[in-house]
Formats: sequence, structure tokens, C-alpha cells
Amino acid sequence: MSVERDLVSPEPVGDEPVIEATLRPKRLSEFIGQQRVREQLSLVLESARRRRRPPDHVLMSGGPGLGKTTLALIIAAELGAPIRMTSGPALERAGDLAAILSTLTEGEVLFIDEIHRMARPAEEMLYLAMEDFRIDVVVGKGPGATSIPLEIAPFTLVGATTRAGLLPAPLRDRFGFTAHMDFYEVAELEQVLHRSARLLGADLREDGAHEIAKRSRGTPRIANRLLRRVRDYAEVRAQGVITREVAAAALDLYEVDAEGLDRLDRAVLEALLRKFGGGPVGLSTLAVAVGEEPETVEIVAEPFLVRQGLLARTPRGRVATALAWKHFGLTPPPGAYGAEAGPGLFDDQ
Ligand SMILES: Nc1ncnc2c1ncn2[C@@H]1O[C@H](COP(=O)(O)OP(=O)(O)OP(=O)(O)O)[C@@H](O)[C@H]1O
Repeated sequence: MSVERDLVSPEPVGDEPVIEATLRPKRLSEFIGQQRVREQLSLVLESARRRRRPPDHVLMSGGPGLGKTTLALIIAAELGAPIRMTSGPALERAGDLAAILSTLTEGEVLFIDEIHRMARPAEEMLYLAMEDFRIDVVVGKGPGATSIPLEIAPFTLVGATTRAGLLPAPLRDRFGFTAHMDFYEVAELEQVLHRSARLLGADLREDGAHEIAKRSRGTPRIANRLLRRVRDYAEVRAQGVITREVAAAALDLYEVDAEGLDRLDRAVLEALLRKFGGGPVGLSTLAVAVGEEPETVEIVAEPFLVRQGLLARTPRGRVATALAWKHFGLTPPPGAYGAEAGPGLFDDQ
């Protein structure tokens, strides 16, 4: 990935997890945004506290960088319980999961990130564990193999997934509570930024926070990352004070534009508009036009462009919307996709 790409990637980059750990809110009251999820979760936790029982298992779905891991840590903190963290891809065999489940203590929180990527045998073991706090351990091989039931301590599973649709129904149904994490509003990201600036000792002004928030693609992880870059710039060129002008100049330098689009996003849209008259054009042709692999265009650039309503994926190819034309200061042609009087010809795939 290029430097610019790393700047707006929702995935953690380099040694970022270490820095992120210092910026995580520790309690539910400090967690910004996601109001509905927060309210629902505080009810689940409060009633568990009153019943003196571990709460129902919790599933969190939403894109990377929206705070799923943070929320899992908060759940454990609010319950005063220890937390064990693992991820779907690490649970290749049922034995991997059995080793964890059989050593959980009562009330412990087990966090499984990317739970949709767990191997099938582990998944099946999890069903029984979630429902009856029991696992069947298979001893021996072949016809002589026997299965020994083993009781495990009551625990709370917190699963996180970016792809809730990929979870098999029997697994999804065993969660008592599902939290859908949405992209954040600009005002919420401003709060995230002010909080992080306090922790980092950065002098972030109101209008500076607004400018960074607008360019953060609705994602706290990206907001925090842009803040660190802007702070570096401000220290060297503006006595450490982050105003709107300073934030804008820094992010322009890093080629993250006013809407959070970076160089690849813009290259894709410009090719679509200027070389193909707004489309429709096939993915591979578009990729050649910007000198990238089709996967890079499809996985890295398109999701954000689609979400922003700038690009549509249609059965006939990629199309620039009326909004995309306007973003580049161009007049959308009559019947441009998404224009008010537009034909609404294409269905998004
Ligand atoms: N609601 C929030 N308030 C304040 N900071 C937040 C919030 N949500 C996320 N963050 C910050 O954003 C960063 C990324 O969050 P986190 O690691 O929890 O995301 P995630 O959804 O688990 O992402 P991934 O699935 O990619 O690990 C952390 O530094 C965290 O402090």
C-alpha cells in the first residue's frame, strides 16, 4: 500500500495498535456516538449485574475501525470481568477453541474478532458452549474415539464481524444481543478528536477538529490517524496549534481531500468521468485506466465511493453519479445516475 492509501485505510497500519490502545475509551460513558448501541448495551449489562449472572452473548457487526474491540474491552470493564481475546482465523481446529473454553473462569468475557472466519469444527463446538456451557471433547481417533462431555464456566461471548451476513444462522441465533455499529457523524468524530487531542497533548481548535472530522470517512480510527499527521505538521510549521487552515494544509499535503477522498479514489472517479464519459465501464478497463489491479480498485477504493454516493456498481459496469460530476466541478449530463430526474436505470449489485 502507498503512503496515501495507508492514511485513509480503515484497517490498522504498522504499529498503530500500540498507539490505539492508549486512545481507547475505558468506560461506556466515555464511548462516543453509537447512541442506540450504548443505551441497549447499558441495559443488558445493568440487568446482568442485578441478576448476578453473566449477560447474554453479544454480537457486534460493522466495518473496521468503528470501535468493536474498544466496546468489547468496555463490556468486560463494566462487568468487572477479565477478558480473553482471540480471532476467528486463530481458531483453526476445535482443539484451539477447547483449550480456551476449558480454562475460562466464571463470568469471563471471551472476545472473538472476525468470528465469521472461524473454522467449521470450532464453530460447532461453540454452539454447545454458548447454549449449555458445555463442550464435547473427543479423545482418541478412528472407531475407538470417544466423546467426553466437559462442563465449562458460564462466560459471555462477544463476537465481532465485518460481515454479519456470512455468519451461519445457528451461530447468529445464539447471540442474545446484536449491536450494529454505524459510521460516525462529523460531530461525533469531532468529539473523538478532542478527546484524543487531550490525551496526546495536542492543541486542537474547534474549527481544526471539524476539518479533520470531515475528512475521516466516518471512522474513528482514521480520525485519530489524521490527527497524528496533522499534529506533526502543526508542530513543525504552526507552533503546534491546529486550526482549520493548518489541518486543511496538512491534509492537502497528504492528498486527503475535503471529502476524505485520497489519490486513488480521485483517480478512479476522474478516469470514469473524463475517459469514459461517466460510464458504464467494466471494472478491469477502469483499473487499467488508473494503472491498478482490479482488486485494488474494487476492494480499496470502491466501497467508500459507493457509500458516498459517488460511484454505482451496476450490471453494465461502473457509473459515476451526478454527485461525482459535481465533486469535480463538472455539470452532470442529462440522465446522469442519481440525478433528480435520472432514470434510476441500474440496480446496485
Ligand atoms: N466511539 C469511540 N469513541 C472514541 N474512540 C473510539 C471510538 N470508537 C473507536 N475509537 C478509537 O478508534 C480506534 C479503533 O477502534 P477499534 O480498534 O475498537 O476498532 P474495531 O472496530 O475493533 O476495528 P477492527 O475490527 O479493525 O479492529 C481506537 O483507537 C479507538 O480508541
